[in-house]
Amino acid sequence: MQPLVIKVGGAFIGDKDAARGLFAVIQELIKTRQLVLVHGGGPIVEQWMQALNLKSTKIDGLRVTTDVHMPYVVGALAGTANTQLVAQARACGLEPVGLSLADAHLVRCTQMQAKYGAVGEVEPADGKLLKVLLDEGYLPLISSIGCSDGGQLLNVNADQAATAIAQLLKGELVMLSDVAGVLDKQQSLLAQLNAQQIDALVEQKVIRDGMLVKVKAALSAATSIGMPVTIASWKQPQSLLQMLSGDSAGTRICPPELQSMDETKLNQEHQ
Ligand SMILES: Nc1ncnc2c1ncn2[C@@H]1O[C@H](COP(=O)(O)OP(=O)(O)O)[C@@H](O)[C@H]1O
Ligand SMILES: CC(=O)N[C@@H](CCC(=O)OP(=O)(O)O)C(=O)O
Repeated sequence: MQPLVIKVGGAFIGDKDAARGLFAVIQELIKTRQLVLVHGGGPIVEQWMQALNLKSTKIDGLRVTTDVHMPYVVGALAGTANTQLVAQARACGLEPVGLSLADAHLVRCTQMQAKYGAVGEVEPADGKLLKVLLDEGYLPLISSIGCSDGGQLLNVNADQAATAIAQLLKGELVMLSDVAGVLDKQQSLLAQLNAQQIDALVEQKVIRDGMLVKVKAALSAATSIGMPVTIASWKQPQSLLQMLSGDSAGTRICPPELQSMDETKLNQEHQ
């Protein structure tokens, strides 16, 4: 079975109960499946910025990261968030290994347009280290700090980081956020979306901010791996088990070849 890549973000980092709930589910899953966790931590970065009296802005859901901000972003994500998750996973009996995108040339990271500052985009590169760790039963926990071939540290959006890691492992990707999935104009959960539906919702500004980046990253992963990507909530970690045993949960972002799936059936399952 292909490895499972789970991405967690937002307020999950720092919420001890949420971490305990998810790691308990991961303990079950890891008995039969190799698993990698990629994490964000936007709210921790925000907290650090406020404490330091620094102003942080976003363009299209991506944090503009100046040279002054970068050391704190690295400290918050690759330092505090990553190590906190390692500690919580250990306390739940797992064997975590904390990594960043900069380790072992997992990804190729290049700086995006100058208007974003030290922000990187990534593509999969070398999966050797992850394979070694997974074969030995470790749980890799990866933060979204990368570095360019020239050695410059870059801040990568964690949804894009998770996409590159899923592509690297040809793994199944599940993105867990603080919402049940992608919501429509009436705030109802959408069970399944294809590229055309996503374009329409983006055009209507129903999908925006962080969800815009997430849905685009999910579609890119679904398209290149050839399998749906699920966006769901980390607040109900048990739904992960249901989802992986075939029940529907959250929003499935479908690759082009699966766009003809019976959407009516899926939508009915959600009612
Ligand atoms: N159509 C939408 N459906 C759900 N959430 C949306 C939508 N459009 C924008 N959002 C916002 O996107 C957020 C999720 O993105 P983000 O904060 O980046 O999540 P994470 O930190 O988990 O990666 C939601 O909490 C919500 O505020
Ligand atoms: C470039 C960029 O936007 N980087 C993100 C990285 C963390 C992240 O993506 O965290 P969430 O998953 O919690 O949103 C940031 O600085 O917030």
